[in-house]
Amino acid sequence: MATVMQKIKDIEDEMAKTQKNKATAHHLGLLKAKLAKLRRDLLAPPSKGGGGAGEGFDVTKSGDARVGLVGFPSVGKSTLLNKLTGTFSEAELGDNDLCLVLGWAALAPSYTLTFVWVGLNLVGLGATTLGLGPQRYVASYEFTTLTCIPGVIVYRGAKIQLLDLPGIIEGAKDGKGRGRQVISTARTCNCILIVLDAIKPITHKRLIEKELEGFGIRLNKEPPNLSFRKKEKGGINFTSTVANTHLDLETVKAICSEYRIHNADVNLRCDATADDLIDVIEGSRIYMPCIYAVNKIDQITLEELEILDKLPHYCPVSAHLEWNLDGLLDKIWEYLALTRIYTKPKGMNPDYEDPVILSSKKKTVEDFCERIHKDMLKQFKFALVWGSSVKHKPQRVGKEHELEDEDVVQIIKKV
Ligand SMILES: Nc1nc2c(ncn2[C@@H]2O[C@H](COP(=O)(O)OP(=O)(O)OP(=O)(O)O)[C@@H](O)[C@H]2O)c(=O)[nH]1
Ligand SMILES: [K+]
Ligand SMILES: [Mg+2]
Repeated sequence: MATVMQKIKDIEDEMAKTQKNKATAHHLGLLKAKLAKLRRDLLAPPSKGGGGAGEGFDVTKSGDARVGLVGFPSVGKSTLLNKLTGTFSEAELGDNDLCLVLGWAALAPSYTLTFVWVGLNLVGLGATTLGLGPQRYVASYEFTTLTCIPGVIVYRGAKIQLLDLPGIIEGAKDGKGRGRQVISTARTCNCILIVLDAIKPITHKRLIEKELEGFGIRLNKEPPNLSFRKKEKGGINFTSTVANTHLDLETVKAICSEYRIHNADVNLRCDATADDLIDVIEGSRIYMPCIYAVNKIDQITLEELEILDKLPHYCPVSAHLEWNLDGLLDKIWEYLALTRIYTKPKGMNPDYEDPVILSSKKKTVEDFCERIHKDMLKQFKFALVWGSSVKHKPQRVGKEHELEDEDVVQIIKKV
């Protein structure tokens, strides 16, 4: 019987062979739906056995937000993380890495091979020092980071956890190697930093995006504005309130039939694609901001740098020479879109030192109260707010009120 990976490959091959036009649209839609289902199978934990696969690294979530560094081996993720956090740890192959290698071998016996391989490189490194095998030295940079390494930075009063994820391997979404684990952890982040090497071809970018997309992560994208409602009878009813250039009734029907859905109302409020519809039917998609940190810009020309600098979501840096690290941090801050709320105890000045950090999606007065104390809501009467979310200074608001960055809040309790 063909494995899931083989089935995925077969469908991808068929899609590549199929000409894109109106006549094939519904067939391509069907193939895309089949692909989405197979990928879901891959992500699901195995029915028996340890249950480790499909789960992320067990790193305690701490701080107000989590940023994951993803990228091919040796692009400089560890160097970047270390420079950002300012905590020194050996980014190149050294004693620390040996500990990691041992740790990994102990945790996952199936990776003993990796251990032996890296071990060989260690020997090779010795040989290099003796001038015996220069190519080994280059290889020793690969897969240096073998487990997920966290670091924390404090920026504008918010604690931001940075995760150095091990080098992503092409084909991770098809269940290959540690890449799966990398991507499962990536799903728990609030922002992804795709680290690219300025001298490597830009195809790396496409490959990583494909990996992340295959695991249901959508980068710099809003959830598609369309409604999908299953019903008891009446067939598939397809309407659109905007001009739609991608989907037609036949394609919508083909996709639905793949999910054994024969009765549903589908209404588009955006020019949605077949992929958008599949995302909504599948659910469990994660929409995440993403920054492309192009590292090693010390290796390229000024002309090349100017081109990179203009691309959307790009942030050129040199981790090694510490160029534009503050620019990157600013961009991370912008993309996390955190909301800082200063508390004001009655009759006292606001505490500007220690803001309560809310996310951009959960920032009502109620969310704020829940963060202060679990019983706060029970005692809540109203809140006084100063800042950009209100017209008056202060303004009396209820618990549904949405706060904005740098608002000052005083909670008035029931007596
Ligand atoms: N020229 C240059 N080299 C850099 C820069 N940043 C990192 N490097 C070098 O690139 C190599 C790999 O860096 P790492 O930080 O280990 O790369 P990584 O992405 O963590 O690699 P893996 O852990 O294998 O995934 C090291 O030799 C670094 O010194 C940079 O900004 N410029
Ligand atoms: K490395
Ligand atoms: Mg590393």
